[in-house]
Amino acid sequence: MERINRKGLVLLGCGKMGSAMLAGWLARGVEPGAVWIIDPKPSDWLRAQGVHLNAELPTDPAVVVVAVKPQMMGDALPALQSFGNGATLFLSVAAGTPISAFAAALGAQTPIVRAMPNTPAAVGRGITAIVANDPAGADGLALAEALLSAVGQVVRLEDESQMDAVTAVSGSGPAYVFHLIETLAAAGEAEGLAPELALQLARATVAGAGALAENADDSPAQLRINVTSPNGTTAAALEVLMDEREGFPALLRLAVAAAANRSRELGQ
Ligand SMILES: NC(=O)C1=CN([C@@H]2O[C@H](COP(=O)(O)OP(=O)(O)OC[C@H]3O[C@@H](n4cnc5c(N)ncnc54)[C@H](O)[C@@H]3O)[C@@H](O)[C@H]2O)C=CC1
Ligand SMILES: O=C(O)[C@@H]1CCC=N1
Repeated sequence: MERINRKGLVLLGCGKMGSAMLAGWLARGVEPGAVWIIDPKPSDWLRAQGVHLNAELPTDPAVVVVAVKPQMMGDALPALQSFGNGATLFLSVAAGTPISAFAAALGAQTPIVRAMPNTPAAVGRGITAIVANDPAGADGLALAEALLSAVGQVVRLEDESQMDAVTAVSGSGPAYVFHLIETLAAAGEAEGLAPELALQLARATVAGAGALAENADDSPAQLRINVTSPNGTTAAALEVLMDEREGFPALLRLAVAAAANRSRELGQ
């Protein structure tokens, strides 16, 4: 973070993802005075952080982080063109937008890292996949990894083409899990539980199972088997859920494919 504090970090777009990352950086020792935010609608939280807000930018920042919606990229990038083709690293978390789109807008020699984080970053439990172009090199990847590891795990991809599948699994994945909590609670209500109790049970079950899956030596499959008594209640439920044509596997396969396809469309 020393290089950031010396040369500065510019963050374009400080909504859900931008705020989660900024909170992690500030907690890791990035000084508020080294951060410049560009966002037309800053939140109250952001205003209280002591960062430069929509102010004149430093001439040679260490990194420009791009966290606007892919659809806003065309409007937003021209303001950053002066940082292209130089030493400034561009780090984008935008879904779908390929490295080639940034290189076209900013110059072919611009160091660019494309990343896909997820919202558990807000509690330091995210996972981010990263991939870089040649001008970014090992140094750019290391800086991106240092920044993103402030909000969780980081994995490096071998090829940018993996990004659509990554987006569909871990980028969008938290939404599938939140929906699981919602629908598990609703099913509990349908079995006669009060709404608050059903939600408490569903939320704690998903959080607890997630923690167990993360920390146990057993595979998720073994952990599932550990819950399943012969001819018991879990076996009855899994017979429905694991149905090959209509169960979870087929449904998630379709959902993840839809997300990956949308990611590819965004990149057109
Ligand atoms: N929300 C998520 O789960 C994830 C989002 N992403 C990516 O992160 C990016 C941001 O998404 P969110 O934070 O969810 O969106 P958001 O809507 O919460 O934040 C976007 C921010 O950009 C600002 N903005 C709009 N136009 C701008 C402009 N011209 N210049 C500067 N700032 C501008 C908005 O005021 C807003 O604060 C997207 O590209 C998305 O694909 C990536 C992984 C996960
Ligand atoms: O829904 C989206 O497009 C973004 C990317 C991954 C999660 N949210």
